[in-house]
Parts: sequence; C-alpha cells; structure tokens
Amino acid sequence: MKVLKFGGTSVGSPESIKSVKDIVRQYQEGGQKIAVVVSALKGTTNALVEMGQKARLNDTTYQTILTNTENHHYDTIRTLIPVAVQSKLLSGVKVLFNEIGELLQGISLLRECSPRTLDMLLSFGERLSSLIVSEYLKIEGIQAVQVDARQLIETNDQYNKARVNTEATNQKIRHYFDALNGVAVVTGFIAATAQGDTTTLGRGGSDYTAAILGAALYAKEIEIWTDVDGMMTADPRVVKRAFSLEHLSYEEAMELSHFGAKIIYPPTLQPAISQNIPLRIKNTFNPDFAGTLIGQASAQGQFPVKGISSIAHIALLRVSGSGMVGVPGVSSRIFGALAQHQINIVLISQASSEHSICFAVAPEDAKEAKEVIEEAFSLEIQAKKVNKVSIEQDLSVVAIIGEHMRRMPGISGNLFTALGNNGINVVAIAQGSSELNVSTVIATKDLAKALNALHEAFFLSNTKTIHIFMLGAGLIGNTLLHQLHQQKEYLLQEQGININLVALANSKKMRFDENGLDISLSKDELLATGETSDTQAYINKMKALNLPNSIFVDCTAAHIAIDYYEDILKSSISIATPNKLANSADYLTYQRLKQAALLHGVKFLYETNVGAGLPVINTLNDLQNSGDKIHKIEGVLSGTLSYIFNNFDGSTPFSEIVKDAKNKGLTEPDPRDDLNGQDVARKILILAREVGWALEPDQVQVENILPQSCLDAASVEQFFDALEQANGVFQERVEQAAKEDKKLRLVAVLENGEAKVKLEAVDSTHPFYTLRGSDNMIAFTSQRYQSQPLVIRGPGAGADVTAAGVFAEIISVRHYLGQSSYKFNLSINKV
Ligand SMILES: NC(=O)C1=CN([C@@H]2O[C@H](COP(=O)(O)OP(=O)(O)OC[C@H]3O[C@@H](n4cnc5c(N)ncnc54)[C@H](O)[C@@H]3O)[C@@H](O)[C@H]2O)C=CC1
Ligand SMILES: N[C@@H](CC=O)C(=O)O
Ligand code: NA
Repeated sequence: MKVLKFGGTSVGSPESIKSVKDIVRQYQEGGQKIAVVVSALKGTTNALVEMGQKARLNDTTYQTILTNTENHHYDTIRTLIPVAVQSKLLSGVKVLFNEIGELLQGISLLRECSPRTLDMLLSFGERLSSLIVSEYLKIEGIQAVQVDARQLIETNDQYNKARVNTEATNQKIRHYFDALNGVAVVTGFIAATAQGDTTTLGRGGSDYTAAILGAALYAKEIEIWTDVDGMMTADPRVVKRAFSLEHLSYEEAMELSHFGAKIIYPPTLQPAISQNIPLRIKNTFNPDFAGTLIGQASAQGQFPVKGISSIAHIALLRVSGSGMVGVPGVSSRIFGALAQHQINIVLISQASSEHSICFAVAPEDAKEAKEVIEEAFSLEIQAKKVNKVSIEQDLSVVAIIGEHMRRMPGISGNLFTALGNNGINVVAIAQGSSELNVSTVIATKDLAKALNALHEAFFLSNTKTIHIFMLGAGLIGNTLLHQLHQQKEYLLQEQGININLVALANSKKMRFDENGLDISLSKDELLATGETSDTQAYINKMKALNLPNSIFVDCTAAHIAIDYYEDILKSSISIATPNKLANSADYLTYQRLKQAALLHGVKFLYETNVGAGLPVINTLNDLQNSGDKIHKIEGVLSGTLSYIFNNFDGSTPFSEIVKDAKNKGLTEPDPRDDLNGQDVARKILILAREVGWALEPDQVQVENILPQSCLDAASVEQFFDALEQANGVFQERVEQAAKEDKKLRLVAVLENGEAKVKLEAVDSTHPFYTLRGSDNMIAFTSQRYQSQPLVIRGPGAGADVTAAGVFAEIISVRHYLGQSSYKFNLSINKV
C-alpha cells in the first residue's frame, strides 16, 4: 500500500487533475494498492477563511468571493469532464455550495464565527475537491471512492488544531480499508470528534492525513505530490542553480522545512516517521522525475551540506548585563517569560562569557518580547545589572543543513569564507550541538547574495561564477568581450569558471541581465536594446543586484566612474581596470582605494595600468613582498612612442605614423596623452606609489614633445591637422639622433623618490636602443638585482594584450572565492 497526497497545486487546475488521474492509473495498472489524499482546490481554503471573516463582520462582499469560488469549481468540472456526464457532479457540487451559502448566512446573522464553525466552513474545501477528483476518476474508468475522513479520523474538540485519537482512528481506518475495493480519494485536513462534529488538523493538515493513513495501513511509502521536483538545495526562485536532492534523512528534511522549504510540514508527518515509513516528494507536473526520498538515513553522497535554507525576516533581541554572568537561571527566566506569552524563538546564541544572550523572533513579536523580558528583569534593570533589551530589525537567518557535516572540519570555515568574501557581515551565529545545522544571522539586504554565495561554495565548488559588470565598450572593452566569448566554454569545462557578463555600457547605452548577457552577440547587438547610459544609475543597479563574486571592469578612458570606485569596493565588488586615472589622481585617492579593497576583502586590480599586459606591477609587488628594496626603476613605458620612434625614419611623415599607431590601437583615445608624456607620467607615478613614494601628479617632471599648436587643437582631428604642420620639428629631432647613430626614446626614471619623463637619444650600447615595435622595457634595480637589473620587455600597448591582461585579472579573483576544503577531505577518505 502506498499513500499519495496531492496538495492544492496538484488539484489546482483541470490539467493538474488530469495528471493526478494519469498517476493514479499508472499505479493501478502496475497492480499497486493506493490511497489518495487530496487538499482543497488551490486558493479555496484561503477564500473560505476570508468569506468567514467577512460574513462575521456582516460584510456582504463575501458573496462575491463565494460566487467566484463556486464558478471556479464549475469551470474546473466543465473543462475536465464531457458535457454528457457533467450534470451529476455539477449538482453534487451545487448542493455543497448551497450549504456553504447557508452557513455563511448564519455566520453573518450571528456575527460570530467560532473555531467550531470555522472548521465546518473549511471542511467544504476538501469535501469538494475529493468529490470532483473521485467522480472524475470514475468517469475515466478508474474504480474510485470518495472518502470523507470524518468517518475515519477521530479527534478531540480542539477546533482548528484538533488532536487525533490514534487508537480509535487506526481501528476505523483499518476496518474501512479492509472492506474497500478501489481507490479511496480521501479528504485531507479534516476529521471529526467522537460525537461527529467536524474538526480540522491545523497547519499541514493534509500531510497529517496522509501520515495517519500511512501509519495505520503500514504503507510502504507516502508520496507527497506537489509542484516542484522535490526538496531543493536552495530556494530556486532566489538561487537559479539550485537542484533537487535525491535523498534526505527525516531530520534533514525537518530542518530544511523549518527554514523555508515549505514543501512538507514535518511535525504532521510524525506518525509515518515514527514507523520509519519513507516519504517521497514528487512533482505532479513532472511525474517521471524521481523526486526526493526522505528516510531514516542521510545519503552519504557528494555533498555533506544538503541544503541552504533561510528565514527572510527575523528580529534579533539582545539581553546583556554584568548581572547575568555566572548567575544560574537567567536563560530559563528569559525563555520562560517568552514561552508564557507564546513567543516562538527561532534561534539562540550565547557567548561563553555569559555577558549576553541574543535570540531571534518573528519581527512582529519583537516588541512584545522586549516588554516581557524587561518586565521579568525589572529589578535587575533598575539596579543596572541588566541592560534594556535591544532589538535589531531587518535581519534574516541563513542556515546550512546536513547530517554529514557532523565531525567534518572545514564546513564552517567554508561558510564564513563565502560570506566574508562577499562582504556579508555575520551578526550572530548558532550551531546545534547535533552539527546538523549551522545558522547565521545577516542583514536582509544580503540574503539573496548569501544564499547564492553559499550555494556556490557548497554545491558548485567545481564551478565558480564570476559576475562581470563592464563599463566601456570601446577598443579595449570590445576586445575583452571577444576574448570572454572565445574562452567562455574552455573556462567552464577546464577551469570550472562560469563567466557571467551581467552589465555592459558605453557612453550611449547600458544593458543589464542578471542571468548573463549573450556574449556571442556583438557589443552593438547587445546594446541595441539597452537603456540610456547613466553612470550613477549603472552603479546603483550593480549594487542593488548585490550578486556574489562580482567584479566591475572599467574599460573607459574617462573619469566618469573613478569617484565611485571606493563605494564599489566597499560594496564588496572587486575592480579590474586598464584605466589609469584613478591610480594617477591625487595620492589620497590611490591610498583610499587600496585601503577600501583591503578592508572589504575584495580586489582592486590594475596591472594593465603599466606596460599593458606585461607583468610589471605584479613583479614589482612580488619583489617587494619578498623583501627586496627597489633602488631605481627605468623604463620605456609608452607603446605608442616606441612604435613611433621605431618606425619613423623620415620616409613617412611623422603625423602619418602617429595615425598608424592610433589605428593599431596603441595610443590613448586622444594620442596627445601619449605624445605630451602624460600617459608615461601617470605610469611612472603609479610605479612610484607602488614602491611607497607618496608622489602627487605635479611632482613628476615631464618633457612634452608636442608644439603648443597641437596641444591647443580642439579635437583629435584638428590635432592631426596641427601635427601635420609640425612634422618638420620631429623630422629634425630624429635626423639629429640618427646622425649620432642614436635612437629617440621617451624614458621614465624613478630614483630616490624623484620621477622624471624625458625624451632621450640613446646609443647602441643602451638596452633601450634595441626595442622594436611597440615594445616597453622596464628595468628594476634593487638590492637583489644590483649589478644587473631585472628587465621586463615586450609589447606594452595594443588591444589584444591589454584586454588579455584585464581578462587575467578577472579570472584571478576566483582564487579568493573560497575553495572547498571538504572536497579535499573526501578525496583523502577515498585514498
Ligand atoms: N590601448 C592600449 O594599449 C591600452 C589602453 N589602456 C586604457 O584602456 C582604457 C580604454 O581605452 P580604449 O578602449 O582605447 O578607449 P575607447 O575610447 O575606445 O573606449 C572607451 C569606452 O568607454 C565608453 N564610455 C565613455 N564614457 C562613458 C560613460 N559615461 N558611460 C559608459 N561608457 C562610457 C565609451 O563609449 C567607449 O565605449 C583607457 O583608460 C586606456 O588608457 C590601458 C593600457 C593599454
Ligand atoms: N597608450 C598607451 C597604452 C598603454 O597604456 C601606450 O601607448 O603605452
Ligand atoms: Na602590466
């Protein structure tokens, strides 16, 4: 024997009732004996409660609700059943609705709806649904019998939440089923007293009915049919990558249900659990899916944590004071007082110092809880031995649940790493000594982020999603977009990194998609449907999404986002940027950004600020972190100028070669930034700061090689016109150098805290002489590299190398996303 319970959604529409029929038929054809328990049609119980309330207040609008509910039942029947055989069922339903109408009229006349009357009123929901389902099954050729559970389940007269008389009930059920032929379609939720008065079983009542039947009939399994594929690892509405669990223990299911996964109401399943009857959660809309099996043992599967659950809204109360230390009975007084006022406690946490106890209650209970405790401790409060109770609102509980967490080190480490790395502050912690549940209290605004971060940490440890917010889709941004697209699959398959581009913007348009923009499209296609670009709105939206593992990538050449950097870092969003403007602004800005990143555990990455993709800043940091002292940095730091001086031999006008450099993507959007030495000045300034010199921009001495007419030009085009006029100036300088067998190089030097950028003519003995193409060369002379400097050389500008440098930084954030230690433990166990 199996007991199948179909909840409200499973009997919510004609289609779902058809699925119920198919499921029942399949069992019948397989020769399996079954009993079916049905809830009321979706929404009916709530509608009945509302009608009762309105009628009690003599509010005649209850009649509208009644008519709508009645029509919904008729519509269901008309869609489900051929016209020729509808009438018997329609009139059966009509009779019941007439009774409901009379009852409501009585309520409205008496202006009273006692618990007893309410139970009678509510009973109609299941009486109607069981009638419809059983009649429909019969019409479909299945031998079905409608069973009113009031004949089977005997309770006391505690209306609305009646207690079952197990012995009498078991007898009635066994007796009834012994004589029964066919499929019983039993009303869930309702029962009756020994005198025959209608009662209901309280919350989760239909589950209870199924459990009572299952236990009485020694069922092999109880199936709870609902509208989801079983118990999931997390709430799928919040965690998109949540998946259904194959196997749980009763205890795990109980914990998960307590924290939000309201598929079952475990207290009501106790009769079945105590007899060790397995429960299976199945999806009426996906009946072939195995669902979740809940039994005595927890599955020793891949995941020690079975689910991540939450309570969205709680309030945290803190009782503290010196008068609590070492005084026995304090907690019993607190919790006794709360119990007396029927205030439910969600979580308790007390530090071993005993100086304070904090506990969580439903927000609506907070005020009363405070009053009750302050009343209980009024003397101590007067004597200032106990402080007034503090209340913190807007909090949520997030819990990880699983029996196999027990005795497994590293689980809470993983939990707090995932929260910490995403800037989620933990307000309170509680772990049951069973180690079945570790609960943390966090701000409600971080709830979705926490659920996703934890889900990733515990269930998707092989795949880390990095959420990318890209601002700027010009030369570098667009190239990066191509590279991301090209590598997406490889990264996913080989490195377990899921690249999710959430936002893209240029100066005109911006577009967001939390689930990931389609990066196989071009930036123009992507932005075509975007909204008007607005930096403030972009940042606000990015922050509001509050996604874990987020990185902001500033690929603009502008100032627009710089002022937001600190705020972004403080919002636990990392930044990777080729844009040098932040780090070369005033020293305070540079310092504050570094500090913000450090304090908020995120990354501020800007390797491409110097030498594009060449590992200049990282090398410098490696040297210093390992104890080396930098004496001097000397470098050719402009790819553009390298290219120009390497290609300018006088045969082509200087201005043409600059244009060429621009077309090759080497120059800044405005090439004057290269030619006037500013770009290099920014780079040497950044290197100086990395070495520890608190230089300001105006302390870098820069030689500008551009004539004033070029600097004054109003646009880049006009600049090129002016440059054409000035070609001769450059011709002369290069010819002069060539005569001396020298080459021109814009050289940056940092020594003794002084930074200079100067155009030099270097001879063939100088290392910079041999540079080719857009090469940069950076020489670090240090304590360890004294006689021979450490040299880095290679193309120091260009879209591909720069975008690749930014790409590498985006990927690098995975290292701090928290690797799972339990996986390591598991593999050791296997060995
Ligand atoms: N070209 C190279 O080799 C290297 C470049 N860089 C840096 O890379 C950065 C980007 O350079 P490019 O791609 O050449 O610049 P670009 O001018 O081609 O692109 C800039 C992008 O920013 C967008 N933008 C401007 N204002 C905006 C706003 N208010 N909102 C949204 N988007 C806005 C533009 O629409 C454009 O899509 C610059 O900071 C540059 O210094 C760094 C290292 C090497
Ligand atoms: N325009 C720059 C690009 C790199 O920062 C250069 O030419 O070096
Ligand atoms: Na670099």
